[in-house]
Amino acid sequence: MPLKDTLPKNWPPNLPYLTTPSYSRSLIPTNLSALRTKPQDIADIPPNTPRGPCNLVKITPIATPTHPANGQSGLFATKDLKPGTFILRYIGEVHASSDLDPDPHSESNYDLSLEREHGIGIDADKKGNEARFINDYRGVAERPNAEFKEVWDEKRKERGMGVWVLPEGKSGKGKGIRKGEEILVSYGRGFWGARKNTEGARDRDRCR
Ligand SMILES: C[S@@+](CC[C@H](N)C(=O)[O-])C[C@H]1O[C@@H](n2cnc3c(N)ncnc32)[C@H](O)[C@@H]1O
Repeated sequence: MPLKDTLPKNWPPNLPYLTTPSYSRSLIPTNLSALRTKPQDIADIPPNTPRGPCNLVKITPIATPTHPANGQSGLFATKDLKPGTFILRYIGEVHASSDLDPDPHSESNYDLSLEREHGIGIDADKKGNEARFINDYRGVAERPNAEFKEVWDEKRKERGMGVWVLPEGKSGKGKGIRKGEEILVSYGRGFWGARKNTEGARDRDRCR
């Protein structure tokens, strides 16, 4: 784990900060080979991208009562960012789908799908980097200003997930991100649908 002064500001004290992904033991050789094979048409991480804290963003506690994640944190831009800019990688534990019951990642609010065919995901619940603090745009802004899009790490020869400023022309809306603005993606309806179902089931259980 990096020394304290190489951690991003506001990083939670007891959460391991990762500069490269950690690989779960659940990954079998076919998963590893899928992770180490570059798919066509995915962008490389820009070669000058530093490992460790990203100077384009800052983790910021949210203390705005009208913000739906009030009391939690969000990720904010420290500079103006042009449409299509690579911001940082989403780093966490890379894992395969699990036969365990319960699935150790099914309840995580930080688990992102990386590769569907083998069920590979990246879970930043228990360790990760600044990207784990990116909130969903719903209830915060009219639309997202960033997106998760796969990237290839040429140095490590591995697939990963990147956070990119929405490009110009994507839904005609990519205008870039201004300094001080919150970085917001769309988690997708599936994320919120799954939580609605879980909460609904919990409410039903409570009523029994
Ligand atoms: C990946 S985390 C985002 C970072 C989180 N705010 C934190 O401080 O750790 C996802 C969680 O953030 C919260 N969240 C993110 N976007 C939200 C939104 N638009 N409305 C309500 N809650 C949101 C929810 O609790 C969600 O489960």
